[in-house]
Amino acid sequence: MWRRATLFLRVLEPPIHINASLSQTFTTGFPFHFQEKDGICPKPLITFVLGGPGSGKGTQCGKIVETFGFKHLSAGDLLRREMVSDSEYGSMIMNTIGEGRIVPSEVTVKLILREMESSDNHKFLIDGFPRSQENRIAFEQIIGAEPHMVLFFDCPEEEMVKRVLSRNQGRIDDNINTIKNRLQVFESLNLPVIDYYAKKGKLYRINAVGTVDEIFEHVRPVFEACEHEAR
Ligand SMILES: Nc1ncnc2c1ncn2[C@@H]1O[C@H](COP(=O)(O)OP(=O)(O)O)[C@@H](O)[C@H]1O
Ligand SMILES: O=c1ccn([C@@H]2O[C@H](COP(=O)(O)OP(=O)(O)O)[C@@H](O)[C@H]2O)c(=O)[nH]1
Ligand SMILES: [Mg+2]
Repeated sequence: MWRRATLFLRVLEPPIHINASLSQTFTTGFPFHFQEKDGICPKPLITFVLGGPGSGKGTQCGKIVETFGFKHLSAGDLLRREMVSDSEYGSMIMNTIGEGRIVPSEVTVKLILREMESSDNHKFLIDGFPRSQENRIAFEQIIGAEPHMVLFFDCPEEEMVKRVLSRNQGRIDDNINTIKNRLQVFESLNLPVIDYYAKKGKLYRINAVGTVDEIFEHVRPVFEACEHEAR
C-alpha cells in the first residue's frame, strides 16, 4: 500500500552538495580516524534503524543498547544538539526540523561521522537515518561504509500520530501540522530507502504495534542471529 502512496506524493529532495573541503577530507574511505583498540582497528558494524515519526525507533534503540551493547546515534538528537549549540547551522536546522523537512546530508553525515570517530565502540545503531536516497548515498560516499542490516519499524499512521502527540518532550516538530509534513516526507523520501534495502536483502521489518516489550521480542532474534553470525 505504501508503494502506491509514494507515487502520488511528491516532496522534492534537496540536491546533494558535498563541499570541496569535506569531500577532500573524507573520500579516503572508512575507517578513517576510527579508534584503535589494542592496536587493532575493528571493522564497524552498522545498523540503520528506520520507521516513521513515533514508530518507536528511539525506544527500541534504548533496549537494543541495554541488551546488545551498541552505541546509539540518533540523527535527530545530533541535529537538535547542533541546533542549540553555537553552530553556523543552528537556525537552518531549526527551520528545517520545524517544517518537517530533511537537513542537507552533508551536515547530518558530518555529525554522525564525528560521533563514530570518537566512539570506542565499533557497533553502531544509527537511528532515523538515512531519511532519503540522497542521505544514503552521501553516507556511503563520505563514510565509505554500508549497513550490515536495516531495521524498519512498521507502524500505522494513526498510531504514530497518537504517539508523537503524547510524546511530551517539548520538540518543535511534535505538533499536528509538522507531523503531517513529516509523514509525507517519510512516505515519499524514506520509503524508497527502505525499499532499496529490502531489495538488497538487508531489511528486517518489525511490526511496531504492541507494547514496548512485545516489540522488542521481535527485535531480539534479529540481533541474536547477527551475533551468532559474527562468531
Ligand atoms: N510500543 C509502544 N507503545 C506505545 N507507546 C510507545 C511505544 N513505543 C514508544 N512509545 C512512545 O511513543 C513515543 C514515540 O516513541 P519514540 O521511540 O520516540 O519514536 P521515534 O523515535 O520513532 O519517533 C514516545 O513517547 C514513546 O514513549
Ligand atoms: O537524518 C536526519 C534525521 C532527522 N532529521 C530531522 O530531524 C527531525 C526529527 O528526527 P527524529 O529522528 O528525531 O524524529 P523521530 O522520527 O524520532 O520522531 C526530522 O523530522 C528531520 O527534520 C533530518 O533532517 N535528517
Ligand atoms: Mg526518535
